[in-house]
Amino acid sequence: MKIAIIGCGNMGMAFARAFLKFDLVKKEDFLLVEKSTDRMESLTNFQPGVLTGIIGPQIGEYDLIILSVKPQDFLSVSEALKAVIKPTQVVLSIMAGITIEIIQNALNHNSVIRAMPNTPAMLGMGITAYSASPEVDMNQLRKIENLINATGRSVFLEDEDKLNAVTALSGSGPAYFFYVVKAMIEAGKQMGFEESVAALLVKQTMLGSYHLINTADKSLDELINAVASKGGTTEAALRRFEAGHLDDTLKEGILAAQVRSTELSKG
Ligand SMILES: NC(=O)C1=CN([C@@H]2O[C@H](COP(=O)(O)OP(=O)(O)OC[C@H]3O[C@@H](n4cnc5c(N)ncnc54)[C@H](OP(=O)(O)O)[C@@H]3O)[C@@H](O)[C@H]2O)C=CC1
Ligand SMILES: O=C(O)[C@@H]1CCC=N1
Repeated sequence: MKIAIIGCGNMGMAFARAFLKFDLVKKEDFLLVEKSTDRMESLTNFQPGVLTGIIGPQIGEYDLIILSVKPQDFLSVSEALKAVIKPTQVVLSIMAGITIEIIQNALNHNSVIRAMPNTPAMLGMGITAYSASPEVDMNQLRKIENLINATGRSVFLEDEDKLNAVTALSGSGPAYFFYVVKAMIEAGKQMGFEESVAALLVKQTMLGSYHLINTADKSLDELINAVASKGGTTEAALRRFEAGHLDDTLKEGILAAQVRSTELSKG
């Protein structure tokens, strides 16, 4: 399969590298379109078939076009792409908020898949939810699913509207996790540890706890209770979290992300 990627930043290149790792695409079968001159320099190491700063007619030779620019850059991309895209090509967008309908109208093109991955895709440990326009046939959909699965796991959603919630939950999710980890490391430093020691204590705690969620035959409440001895230290911390409504704040943040994802579709 020949793939053109428009916007070769964090996510565009996470996808490209995952496809290469699983031999799904050859280096020479990539066309990379990137606006940033700094990024262009680093992309030469990737040795794609074509590396360019401009969306031109050669893009018509590629089976799949991945749109991985920021949502705010879609309008200018669509103006150039509309002039060169061919009806047989499939568009895969990972842009937050931009709906299939908006993409179809802007490009005057039917076959569009909208996906929402997350940054662990860089390690092949991402989760991507995706929806497709009815014009994408089963054969095309299966091929794209194979590509997406090179970046981790995937979920097909019949209801495209749910992608805004996915964006808020798992798309942005890694940042919430890093935020909590950072706060815990800061607390460790405040209690007198060097950053490296605090980071080791916290990161190994997160890793072990993640595996407990997946392997222990216990609910999250049971896992919490197994740590929180009556009258002990954990209880003291949890009481403080509850007084500050930390769980509500987290939920409200995630809902704000969903609202923002919906807003992005309105430009
Ligand atoms: N980061 C994440 O965790 C996730 C991001 N997404 C979505 O993926 C998309 C990309 O995000 P991310 O990879 O983080 O962003 P990046 O900023 O890392 O990458 C986007 C790249 O596209 C370039 N670009 C802008 N306009 C053009 C153009 N006209 N032609 C070619 N290249 C262009 C940008 O250049 P310049 O910097 O000069 O503008 C930049 O290098 C976004 O739409 C985002 O919503 C989805 C899931 C997770
Ligand atoms: O913050 C954003 O808008 C993008 C979408 C999901 C993660 N990053």
